[in-house]
Amino acid sequence: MSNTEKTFKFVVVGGGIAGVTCAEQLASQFPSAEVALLTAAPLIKAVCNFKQISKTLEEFDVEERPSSVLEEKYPNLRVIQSAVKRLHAQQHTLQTVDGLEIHYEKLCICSGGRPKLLAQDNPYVLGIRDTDSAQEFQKRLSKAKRIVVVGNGGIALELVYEVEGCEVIWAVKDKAIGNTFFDAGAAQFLIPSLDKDKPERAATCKRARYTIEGPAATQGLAVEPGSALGPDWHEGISLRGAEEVSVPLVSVEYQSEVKQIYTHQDFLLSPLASQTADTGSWPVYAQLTNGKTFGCDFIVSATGVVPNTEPFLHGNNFALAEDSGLKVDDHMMTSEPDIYAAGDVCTAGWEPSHLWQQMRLWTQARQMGWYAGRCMAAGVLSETIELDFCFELFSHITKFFNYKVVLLGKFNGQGLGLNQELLVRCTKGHEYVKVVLSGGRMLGAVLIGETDLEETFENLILNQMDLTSYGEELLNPNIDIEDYFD
Ligand SMILES: Cc1cc2nc3c(=O)[nH]c(=O)nc-3n(C[C@H](O)[C@H](O)[C@H](O)COP(=O)(O)OP(=O)(O)OC[C@H]3O[C@@H](n4cnc5c(N)ncnc54)[C@H](O)[C@@H]3O)c2cc1C
Ligand SMILES: NC(=O)C1=CN([C@@H]2O[C@H](COP(=O)(O)OP(=O)(O)OC[C@H]3O[C@@H](n4cnc5c(N)ncnc54)[C@H](OP(=O)(O)O)[C@@H]3O)[C@@H](O)[C@H]2O)C=CC1
Repeated sequence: MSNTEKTFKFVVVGGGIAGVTCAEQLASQFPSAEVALLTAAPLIKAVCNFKQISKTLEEFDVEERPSSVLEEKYPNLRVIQSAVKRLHAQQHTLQTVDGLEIHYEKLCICSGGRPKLLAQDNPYVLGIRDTDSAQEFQKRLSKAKRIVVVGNGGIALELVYEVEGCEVIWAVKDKAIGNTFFDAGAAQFLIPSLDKDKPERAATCKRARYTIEGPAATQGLAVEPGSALGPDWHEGISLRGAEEVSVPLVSVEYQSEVKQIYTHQDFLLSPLASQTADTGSWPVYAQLTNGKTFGCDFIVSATGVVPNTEPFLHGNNFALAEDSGLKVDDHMMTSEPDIYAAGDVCTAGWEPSHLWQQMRLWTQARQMGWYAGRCMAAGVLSETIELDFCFELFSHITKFFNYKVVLLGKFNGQGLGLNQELLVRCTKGHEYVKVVLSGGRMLGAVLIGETDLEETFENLILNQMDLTSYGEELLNPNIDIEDYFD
């Protein structure tokens, strides 16, 4: 075998949370087998300070680390920093941009996702995904007086709250903010936070970060994405614009999408220039579907992610889901032999539990990577393995507008149609609690603030107890619900 050819029992593609977790799982379960982790980015992402908060809720920090840290921990794990150029599934080989040919027995693809941008090659439209794109955003923001943020999910929610010293026009296509995470009631609870002064934030980043020499582009990685940012990505970096004001200046444009984007010159030549009241002089203009047009320094497209399957998987016969993710079965297997997938790149193709849905989140990337590793091991050992318990109940813990947010099960009544009853308890500025019931059983919950209800509600959802007789007492703040159901 030549120098450029290598063989490994297990190969994992992707140095994000899914790939690193999968590779660690395999390397520890098979200490004498050669495991390779192939990644386009110079740094890998690793889970640390893992805490199992309840049966399904988990919390952890994520560190960017040099690959040597992984290799020191697992002597049988090789991290190869080279982007995969081509996969030949039938031959069980991968080719990298550096001319390496890698043979595998079992492969797991964890190549993540990339921002689904409003306009692909427009220099005034930015997406945020990895360290490079976050730094570019920060640099551009520092000179900006007004930005337009488009999208109504996780990134938009974080940005409009965190950005200071810059006017933000937030275009959301729905009637309320945060449609991917909560309903209009929760949105109403959160929206006053946009006008408040924020609590002092930590001056430094609490997680260790490593830097590389020069931007990725200079290392021949211009087209390959780094790993996705995650919780607290904005801590320790200044998200401040060019204005002196410290009060946030956020205007929400509801039920509006971007109809067209104009450069300064195109805008001046268009009829819009004479129709728009305060045109100013901006490098770019966003015309919204609600009839308004805003000039700004740049536009942030926080409009979701697309699974990263292009172009290296071309020429194979992967079954793709509607969202173009690699379709995986309940053993995280794709439709190609001996190839598994995990994290943002894949789409769950199994019949899910009625309390779980896929969302492209950090926790699910870790859980899928870990479970994929176990499935690959079971495949090699000809053992049977059952779908892991973490896929029984959707659970997510995060922070929006400085409030703790816990989402459980069908938290937005997903798929329940009219067959649902909602109970809500809300104390302005303090907490918002919503439970979703169907046929007297709890199917989901949104908990905002320090409610301390997550464990009890998780149990009630998991055990599907008939709660009809409790009625609205379920949310009575004077009843200690934990004792009630002990
Ligand atoms: C700004 C931001 C904030 C977020 N905040 C949260 C949050 O608060 N909570 C939460 O749960 N989730 C959050 N997420 C989502 C979460 O970060 C992702 O769901 C998760 O990190 C996905 O992990 P992954 O391993 O599947 O993919 P990624 O982290 O995208 O990793 C993919 C890896 O594959 C590599 N790769 C790609 N193509 C190739 C190739 N051809 N060859 C070799 N390697 C390749 C990349 O270099 C990278 O290392 C956030 C995402 C963003 C962008
Ligand atoms: N704290 C957390 O848990 C965080 C999680 N994340 C995760 O990171 C990933 C990327 O975040 P993000 O980009 O915010 O993605 P999300 O999927 O969270 O949100 C995308 C938003 O953009 C909307 N949208 C899609 N296309 C358009 C369009 N053409 N015009 C206007 N709006 C549009 C979507 O609406 P619709 O849903 O109706 O299509 C949705 O509201 C996600 O997987 C997210 O879950 C990110 C930040 C924080």
